[in-house]
Amino acid sequence: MEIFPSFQSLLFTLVSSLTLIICIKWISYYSNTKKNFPPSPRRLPIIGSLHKLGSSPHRSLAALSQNHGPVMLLHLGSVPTIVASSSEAAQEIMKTHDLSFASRPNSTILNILLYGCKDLAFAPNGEYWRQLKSIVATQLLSNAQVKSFQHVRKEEVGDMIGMLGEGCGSSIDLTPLFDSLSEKVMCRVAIGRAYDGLKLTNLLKRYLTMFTRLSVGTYIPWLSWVDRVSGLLDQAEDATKKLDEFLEDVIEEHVNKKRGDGDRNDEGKDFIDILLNAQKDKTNGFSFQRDTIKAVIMDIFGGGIDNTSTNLEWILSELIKNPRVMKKLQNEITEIAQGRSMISEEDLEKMPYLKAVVKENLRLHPPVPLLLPRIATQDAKLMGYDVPSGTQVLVNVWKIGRDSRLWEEPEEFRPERFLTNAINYKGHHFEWLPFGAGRRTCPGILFSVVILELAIANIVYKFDLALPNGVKCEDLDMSDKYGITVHRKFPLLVVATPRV
Ligand code: HEM
Repeated sequence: MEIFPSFQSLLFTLVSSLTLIICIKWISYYSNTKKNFPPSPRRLPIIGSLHKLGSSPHRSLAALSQNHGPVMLLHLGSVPTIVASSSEAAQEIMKTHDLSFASRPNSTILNILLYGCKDLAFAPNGEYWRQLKSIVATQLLSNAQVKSFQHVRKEEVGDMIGMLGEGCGSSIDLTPLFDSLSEKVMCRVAIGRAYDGLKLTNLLKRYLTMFTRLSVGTYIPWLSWVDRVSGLLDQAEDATKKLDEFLEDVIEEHVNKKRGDGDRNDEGKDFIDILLNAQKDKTNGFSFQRDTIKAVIMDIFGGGIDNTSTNLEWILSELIKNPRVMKKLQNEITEIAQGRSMISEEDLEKMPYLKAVVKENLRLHPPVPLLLPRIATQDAKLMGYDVPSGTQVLVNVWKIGRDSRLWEEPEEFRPERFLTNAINYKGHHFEWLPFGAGRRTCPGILFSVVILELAIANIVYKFDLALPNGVKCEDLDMSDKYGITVHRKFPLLVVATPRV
C-alpha cells in the first residue's frame, strides 16, 4: 500500500487545481464585467475607500456623491458597500426591494455586544426578527403603551424645568440636563426605575461607546486578530459583561417582584415585565431566552437615550439661532397654555408649529444620518445597477434632507415647510427619512416624538434663552460630531430667563 502519493499524481492534482482556480476566477471576472455596477471612487489596496469616510462620514459621503452620483459602490476594506443619496434610490431600497435589503450585516464585535445579535436592531431578517419586532412594536412601543407612560414624562420634564429654573441667570450647559432627562425616562419605562448616581450612566456610556469604535476585522476579515491584540474585543466583552450583570439583577428583581426604593412607575408594567410575560406566552410558538430580553433592553437604551438628547440639543440650537422661529413658537404655546404652569401632552395636539419645528429639525439633523446598515440578501437591481447578494447598503438621509431638488433653500431652518407638505411619520415620504422606512423602520417613533415635543414646549414656554457672554444668536457654532448619534460638537451653553 502506498502511503505517499506518487510524484505524477501529485503533479496531476496540482495542475488540475490550478486550472480550476483560473477557470473560476475567469468566469467570475467575465460575469462581473458583464454586470452594471454603480460608479466607484478609486480605492487603495487593503483599506479600499475606508480613508474617504473621515471623521464625518455623512458629510464625506455626501461630497463623494456629488462626483459619483446618488448610487455609489465603495469598498470599505473588503466590504462592498452601496451608498444611496437620493430619495428615489432610498425608495427602491426601502419600498420597491425592501425584502432584498431587510437584513443587517453581522460582525464579531456586534455579536459580542448583542448576545450574538439576539436584539431587534441587528438580528438578521427572518422569523426570529419578525416575531421580536411584532412584540416590540405591539407590546412595548404601541400607542397605548406610550400613553401609559405619560406620568413618567410629565414628572421628568417637570424635574428638568425645575433644574433649569434653579440655574436662571447663569450659564447652563443643556447637554447633561437632556442626557439625564432621556436616561431617566428610558430607565423608568424600560426597567422600572431611574437609578440615582452615575453607576448605570457610566455602564451605559462605556457600553454604547463600543458601537462607535472602529473594528478592523469588520472591514478586513483577515486582519481580525488586530481587534484582539489591540484590546478592542476584550473591552467590548468587559463592557457587555458589566451591563449584563446589572440587567441580570434587574430581571431577577422583577421575577421576584422585589423592587427597590425610588420606583416611580409601580402602577404600570415596565418593558421587562412585558418581555417576561411575552416569554411565558407560548400561544404563537415563539420562544426566547433571557439573553433576548437583555438584548432588547440594550437596543432600547441604545435607540432611546442618545437619540432623544441629541434631538433636544439640536432643536434648541436651531431655535436660538433663529429668533423669528422661536418667537412664533412661543406665541403658539403661550396662546394654548392660557396661563397654566405647565404644558400637558393633551396641549401638544393643538400645536402644529411645534410639530413642524420637530420635523424640520429632524430634516437638518437626523441623529442617525446613514440609518443602520442593511445588507442585500439576494442579487438585486437598484436604479438600474446590479447589487450582488452580500453587499452592505447605507442610505444617506442627511444628504437627502438637504437635497435642493427636494427642498427650497435646504440649509435654512424653516418649519413652515412642514405646515404645508403632507409629510408624516409613517415612512411613506422618501425625501424625509430620519427614522428609516419599510420593514426595518424604527419602532420608537411615537415614543420619541412625544417626549421631544413635551420637553421643548415646556422649555420655551417657561424661559427665554440667550447665549452667554453676549454671543449673538447668529454666531452659535453648529458644528457636529459623529458618534452613536450626530451630536453638537460643542456644548450648548445658555442663559435662561423666566417668562411665566
Ligand atoms: C428621535 C429618536 C430616534 C431616531 C431618530 C431613531 C432612528 C432610527 C433609525 C434611523 C433606525 C434604523 C431604520 C432603518 O434601518 O431603516 C432605527 C431603528 C431602531 N430604533 Fe430608533 N430612533 C429613535 C428613537 C428610538 C427609540 C425611542 C427606540 C426605543 C424605545 C428606538 C428603537 C429602535 C430599534 C429597536 C430599531 C431597530 C428596528 C429594526 O431593525 O427592525 N428608536 N431607529
